[in-house]
Amino acid sequence: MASARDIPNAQGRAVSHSNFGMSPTSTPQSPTSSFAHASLASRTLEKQLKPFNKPDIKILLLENVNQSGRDLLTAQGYQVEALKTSLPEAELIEKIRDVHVIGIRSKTKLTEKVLREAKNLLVIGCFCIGTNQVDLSYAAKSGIAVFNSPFANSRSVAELVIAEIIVLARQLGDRSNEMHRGTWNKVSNKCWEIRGKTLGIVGYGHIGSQLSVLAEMMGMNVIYYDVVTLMAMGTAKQLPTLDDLLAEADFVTLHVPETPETKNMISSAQFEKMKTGSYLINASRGTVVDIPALIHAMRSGKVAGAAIDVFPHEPAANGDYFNSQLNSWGEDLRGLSNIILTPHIGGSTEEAQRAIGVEVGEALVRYINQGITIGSVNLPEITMRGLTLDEPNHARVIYIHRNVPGVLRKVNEILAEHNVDKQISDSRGDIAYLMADVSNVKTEHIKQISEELEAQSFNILTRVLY
Ligand SMILES: NC(=O)c1ccc[n+]([C@@H]2O[C@H](COP(=O)([O-])OP(=O)(O)OC[C@H]3O[C@@H](n4cnc5c(N)ncnc54)[C@H](O)[C@@H]3O)[C@@H](O)[C@H]2O)c1
Ligand SMILES: O=C(O)[C@H](O)COP(=O)(O)O
Repeated sequence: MASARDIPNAQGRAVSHSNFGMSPTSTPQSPTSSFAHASLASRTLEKQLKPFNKPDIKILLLENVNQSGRDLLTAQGYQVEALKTSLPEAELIEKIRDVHVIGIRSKTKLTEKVLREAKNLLVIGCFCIGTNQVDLSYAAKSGIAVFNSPFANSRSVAELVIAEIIVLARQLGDRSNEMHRGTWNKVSNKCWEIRGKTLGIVGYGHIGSQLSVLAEMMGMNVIYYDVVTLMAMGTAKQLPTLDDLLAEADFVTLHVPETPETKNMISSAQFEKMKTGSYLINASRGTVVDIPALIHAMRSGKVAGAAIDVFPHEPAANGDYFNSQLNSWGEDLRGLSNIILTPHIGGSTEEAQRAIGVEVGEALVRYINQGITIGSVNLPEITMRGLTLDEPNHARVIYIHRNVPGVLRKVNEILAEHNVDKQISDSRGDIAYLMADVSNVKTEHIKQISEELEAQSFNILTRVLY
């Protein structure tokens, strides 16, 4: 018998969350059977709809989410716990069981294994661009919305890359280290201006295209490769293949997401195709570059310098030991000449973090308080003009369900006794999201509506705000 989870909604009443058909003692089910869980859910006999109380909403923020985001959520009256680091998996599982909202950055891995334990979770806020650290599909099938900040730190990354291009071209890291060690080493050999050099941008999205503009302003020629045909900024030129770009670029910079296709996108074969004496910059994801192959390419002189901001394995907290991936000869990136290693700081500026805190914080508030999914990366994007919950006998029904025939007919049958003021519905793949504002409903009706919706085989998550 599945026990219901009572989740307070933003307007003062109750939200019930199906537990995917799992009793507290049932064993986890396979990833492919998520819909089977949903169809077994909705037994909510223990559910109690209760007046909403914002302080009942529990939020866990990890990885030092900016104060702007923390303030915004605290001001709503939610319970906010903010930690500076990510958590080891076991601790994360322990903590996530209890919360309605989790805020993370790029390090916290919200896998199916972790999300399966998140019985009360309504929504995940990624206070960053990347969402590869979250199992988006499992989250959607579990009725958990995910939000991110798609471009608030793009400029910061683009500026970092511009700085790195010059630092690499002039070997500034090495000169500075030498001076710190007391060595005066004035050289011009293999130190270059960047004017007239070719920058090859792999992934011409928010970051890549901004970088394109900045690089041209400094006199560079820009070429780019992307899986999508994209409008060129300025006089940049899109090339048909990655190999074409590698053969032409003096600097190769990576701005693709982490996907199965981009894993080890730059490996031995790609280094072979690069110009001798060219440079590599990676501020995308650590998995995009094959680190042992990079070490080899740098030792052989094929690559004259590299700037690496992201790594396949990154420490959890400041002060933790950093050990870049060893190659088969027991070497690592540390200690190579003309290599800049930075601790994933591409988006780490005051401006970017403040903006991200506000953007994701506001998206979370809209979702918790009103069910609005605009900006969600895994659910259909739905909005509906303001709730009228201050008026008596009004409710907003939010129904996340499997995208199968017959749902609307059934939902409207359930709502038929009441006045549906507004209704909207949309789908994204297997998942659909329906929102309806209903008037002429009393508390006992709401309980009944909620239970009937949850009892449907296509139910994933039912929330009724009243
Ligand atoms: N170092 C940092 O701190 C930092 C900060 C922000 C973002 N990032 C990383 O940078 C990535 C890019 O950010 P963005 O905002 O520019 O993303 P974006 O989605 O705007 O652009 C990514 C581009 O890559 C292209 N692409 C996807 N797969 C590709 C492939 N296999 N080959 C070629 N092109 C491909 C897409 O078509 C898109 O144009 C993010 O996904 C994130 O992982 C890192
Ligand atoms: O995805 C991102 O926005 C970047 O990788 C930055 O991640 P961070 O917020 O963990 O620094």
